Amino acid sequence: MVKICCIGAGYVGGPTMAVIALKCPDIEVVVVDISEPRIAGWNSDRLPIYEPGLDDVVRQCRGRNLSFSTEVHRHVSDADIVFVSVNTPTKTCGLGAGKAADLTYWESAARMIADVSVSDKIVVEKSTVPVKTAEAIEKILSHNTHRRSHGVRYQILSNPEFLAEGTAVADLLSPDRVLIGGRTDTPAGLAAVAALRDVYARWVPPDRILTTNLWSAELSKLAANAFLAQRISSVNAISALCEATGADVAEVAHSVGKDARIGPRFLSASVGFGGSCFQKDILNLVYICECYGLPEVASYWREVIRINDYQKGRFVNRVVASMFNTVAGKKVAVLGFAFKKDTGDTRETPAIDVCKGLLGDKAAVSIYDPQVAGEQVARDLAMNKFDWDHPRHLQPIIITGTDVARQVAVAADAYEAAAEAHAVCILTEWDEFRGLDYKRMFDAMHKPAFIFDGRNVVDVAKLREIGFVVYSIGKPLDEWLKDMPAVA
Ligand SMILES: NC(=O)c1ccc[n+]([C@@H]2O[C@H](COP(=O)([O-])OP(=O)(O)OC[C@H]3O[C@@H](n4cnc5c(N)ncnc54)[C@H](O)[C@@H]3O)[C@@H](O)[C@H]2O)c1
Ligand SMILES: O=c1ccn([C@@H]2O[C@H](COP(=O)(O)OP(=O)(O)O[C@H]3O[C@H](CO)[C@@H](O)[C@H](O)[C@H]3O)[C@@H](O)[C@H]2O)c(=O)[nH]1
Repeated sequence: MVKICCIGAGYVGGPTMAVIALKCPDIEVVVVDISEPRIAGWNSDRLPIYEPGLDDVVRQCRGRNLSFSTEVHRHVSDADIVFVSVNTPTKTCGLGAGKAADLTYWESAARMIADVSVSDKIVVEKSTVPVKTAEAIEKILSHNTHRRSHGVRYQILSNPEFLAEGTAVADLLSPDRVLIGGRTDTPAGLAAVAALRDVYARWVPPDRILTTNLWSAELSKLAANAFLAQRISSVNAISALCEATGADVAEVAHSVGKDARIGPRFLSASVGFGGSCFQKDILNLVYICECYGLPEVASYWREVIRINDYQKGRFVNRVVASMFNTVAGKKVAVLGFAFKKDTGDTRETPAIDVCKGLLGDKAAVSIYDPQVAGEQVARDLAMNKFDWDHPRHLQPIIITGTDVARQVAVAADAYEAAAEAHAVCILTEWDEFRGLDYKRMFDAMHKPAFIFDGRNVVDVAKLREIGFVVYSIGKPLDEWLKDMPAVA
């Protein structure tokens, strides 16, 4: 029986391995992690991450051919194929700070594999890593001097993950493509690629399994995320121009996307993209370009992040400027804190920057999100940039009782958040926000009552009829807002 071990039981390791176990009942899959609470969560009825359909997949396989464990060494030693899906944060100090990937966790996993292995292994890069990481990993593994591991041979493969959160299970069951990079110029490399391809071939059609050299696979992951994020920054840049001209960004995006060469997806204007990947991966790409002496290419991609920051700042400025240039002491309801719908994940969510902007202007913020707990909101608002991307037990402890903690409340539902508020900001496109009783909210709010829709989920005309002053990203401006000072 082939044995697979995955190091890292996170948003990628957990769902990916659960689907492999589901589709390959003859393969034993163990997911290991240094975090005891995370593993306990995977072994409980309340999984540590929220993903539609995931409970069901885990329930079918756990105890059959899928298990979760903190016995990292034993399971790595036993495995034929070792996936590495650990954190790859952005460096916060030293060389490349603020851009380069911090490979501390990757390196320690690689050293551990070298220390405990007594049989040949295929080591699979699942984490998103800089181009040429496989070369560094090969060096670590082949320079291992542990006597016990003498003669063990390794093949490194790059098998980046393209799942999106909120649709992880569906994406894994029916991926656009599976990418496997390896040493395709050597028989051992080709055999390793074939072994991994055989795993995916149980459910992925052959024409969707792509094999490339290692560096193409590593770079394709960064490039794919950069392209996706670039589309959002492009439509967000146009949204600012729409507001200035009276065009409607939804109509523009629809017309643009009808061109088959452009396509309709990933053209929804928003308060900005978030999530654990886009910003981090683009910064990583920027750093690699700089290292290879390509400053023009680096600045081209950096602009995608600049527009994203501009979009978040522009939103906060709209809120404050519309409300007589001050939100001090005013209750502002924030609906949605996750970085997108159908996930409880808040990593790099635009809501953090928007809330920090409002808090900076001394608003009293009341947050409601169907999947994000108050404790997570407090952690996020207290954490420094990039600190979120470390294993939870290594993240800085929050200090409670600060000014920020006093200015923020977490509500049980949208109506509680909006009661006595001056404004409502919609920051995540949860389906339930489309069907809220906005008249009920309006009646319980101070007047003039404002709605700032950062996800274009509300029916602007209907809300204006109720009496709201409405701002919706990239939509023709409310009469009220037209007189407000320009926002940048
Ligand atoms: N989240 C996504 O949607 C997504 C998609 C594609 C790729 N990625 C990439 O996949 C990687 C993992 O992302 P994630 O979102 O799953 O992160 P995560 O933080 O949810 O999970 C990483 C896990 O690795 C564990 N870990 C760290 N070092 C370890 C070690 N030495 N031994 C054992 N366990 C260790 C941590 O405790 C944590 O549970 C990152 O490189 C990320 O960029 C993420
Ligand atoms: O038209 C759009 C589409 C998305 N977003 C926002 O962009 C962010 C990212 O969304 P999405 O890409 O759907 O989710 P992620 O889970 O971050 O997935 C991205 O990042 C993953 C990690 O690398 C990749 O595996 C996926 O392929 C890639 O889509 C979210 O804040 C979305 O709200 C928009 O603002 N407008």
